[in-house]
Amino acid sequence: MIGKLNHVAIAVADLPAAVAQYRDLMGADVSEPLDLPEHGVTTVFVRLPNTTIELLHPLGENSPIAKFLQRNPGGGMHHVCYEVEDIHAAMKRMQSEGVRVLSAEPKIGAHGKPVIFLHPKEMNGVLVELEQA
Ligand SMILES: CC[C@@H](C(=O)O)C(=O)SCCNC(=O)CCNC(=O)[C@H](O)C(C)(C)COP(=O)(O)OP(=O)(O)OC[C@H]1O[C@@H](n2cnc3c(N)ncnc32)[C@H](O)[C@@H]1OP(=O)(O)O
Ligand SMILES: [Co+2]
Repeated sequence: MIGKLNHVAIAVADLPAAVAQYRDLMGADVSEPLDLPEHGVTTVFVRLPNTTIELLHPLGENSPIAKFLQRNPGGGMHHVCYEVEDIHAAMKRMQSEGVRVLSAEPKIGAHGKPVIFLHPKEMNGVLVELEQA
């Protein structure tokens, strides 16, 4: 059911420092920061030849990555995102197999496409995002 790896997300405590590291030290093509208030994050895309790295920093008071950074003050790998053809079909299938979907409906993600998140407890300890291709 899943297709390409769309992105790997890394939560960072210091976004400008992480941007400088990927752009200047690693030589990557790095986007401008994008505020996504509906997701509670500011994100920067690091464009690699075969996928994207999403640098995430908390935005606002109820950011879903705030607790993660409290537990991991130095940052860490936050989630992986796979592409699916039909987000509603994927959502139903996951729920029917007892995997918790973390929103009642898909939300529009950073790439303008519908996304859902699957609870890490049912996904081998990894938070998984599914994005409609
Ligand atoms: C940029 C936009 C968009 C895109 O299009 O790409 C994004 O990627 S937005 C990214 C941010 N959004 C989200 O993460 C939404 C989904 N996340 C959530 O709903 C919550 O963060 C969560 C995963 C349900 C965790 O909620 P929280 O309130 O933080 O619960 P706990 O802290 O109590 O954690 C419970 C349990 O889960 C473990 N955990 C939490 N986060 C992760 C993680 N990222 N990876 C692996 N495990 C995680 C946490 O350690 C707790 O475990 P126990 O202590 O063993 O119970
Ligand atoms: Co993401």
